[in-house]
Amino acid sequence: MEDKTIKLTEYGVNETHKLTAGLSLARVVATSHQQYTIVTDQGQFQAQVAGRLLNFATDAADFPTVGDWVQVRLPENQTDVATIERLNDRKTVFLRKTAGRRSAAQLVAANIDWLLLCMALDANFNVRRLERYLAIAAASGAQSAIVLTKADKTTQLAEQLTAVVEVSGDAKVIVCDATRTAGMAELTAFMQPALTYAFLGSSGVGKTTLINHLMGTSSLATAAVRKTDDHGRHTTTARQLVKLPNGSLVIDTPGMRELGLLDADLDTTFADITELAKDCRFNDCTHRQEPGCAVQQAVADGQLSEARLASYRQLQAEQSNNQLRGKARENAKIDRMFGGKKQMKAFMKEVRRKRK
Ligand SMILES: Nc1nc2c(ncn2[C@@H]2O[C@H](COP(=O)(O)OP(=O)(O)OP(=O)(O)O)[C@@H](O)[C@H]2O)c(=O)[nH]1
Ligand SMILES: [Zn+2]
Repeated sequence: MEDKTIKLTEYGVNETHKLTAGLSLARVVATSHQQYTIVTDQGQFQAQVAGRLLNFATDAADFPTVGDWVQVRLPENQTDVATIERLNDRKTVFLRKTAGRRSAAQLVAANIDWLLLCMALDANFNVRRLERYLAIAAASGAQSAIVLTKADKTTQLAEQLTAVVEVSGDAKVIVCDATRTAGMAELTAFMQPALTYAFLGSSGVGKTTLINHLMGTSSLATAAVRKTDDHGRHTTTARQLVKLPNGSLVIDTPGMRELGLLDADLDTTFADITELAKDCRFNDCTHRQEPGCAVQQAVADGQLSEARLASYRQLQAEQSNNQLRGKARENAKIDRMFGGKKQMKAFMKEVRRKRK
């Protein structure tokens, strides 16, 4: 396999991607029911995943998603379907738990540089939800910034900003008001060409409105966003990556009604609690009734809010629940592919022996 730098620069920063001879590099810009739209140096194509890849796919994460870099076999005619032969390594991946009680993973997008965590400054404002978003974002590998929307709807901006800064660590906080042109300046200035951004946030916080503003005069493309962004009863699974006039790439994620927690980085997001816990008498302190609990002491001293601790516990419980189920899933996958752990080990040993 030769490494080659490909100039798909408009669809991502100029990186080195793996490319096998005979195949072309492409970026997945839309998916819908295992149909893909890809962009290559030869233009845009519809694509399908090669059967060979499908045979090995057992998990949602084994399939391409929006933002993925893939290696494709291009057809002679652009109207024919291309074949996705390989899925390149992901720099970042954003998963969410599928709705409901099962802890199955749904792949939202890959290779996102920035997650823009959106929260409205109206009745939607909820610092506990922001903690959840920050914890999930921290585990994705992408950087995150906080976008506070509907600034025109609040009279308590200063207090809200104080509350946000208390939980946001060093994440950048951007305030937007889509009712005024000037209200978009901060976000516009923040977004850079060839970097990939994904807006996350509950339904109605104004994500589509922000994207429409950023699209500016490109009303055609905006219309395309709206069409797949089905606000009606039929929830569509279509996602797409759109290019803004300034060259930034934006992943639109419709249907994010609830952000289920699958993987979270609580140590980073709750660094204050992690730090306090070092002084607990017991290493495995649950910070409930244990004697010598430094976290409870901080709550008693008014140093840490009870609500933040409750939020931390809630996310921790969700995460350990999912990790247990994740292990069971991993074992099931090993069973399917090798017939069991023992067989897998024997197989790996054989592979290593052959390589020598
Ligand atoms: N007052 C005010 N209203 C806004 C602002 N931004 C968006 N809205 C309104 O809020 C409503 C929801 O906005 P959308 O952009 O559709 O929200 P969304 O986050 O894309 O929602 P989903 O697509 O369901 O996830 C619309 O009626 C917008 O006009 C703002 O800055 N100020
Ligand atoms: Zn403790």
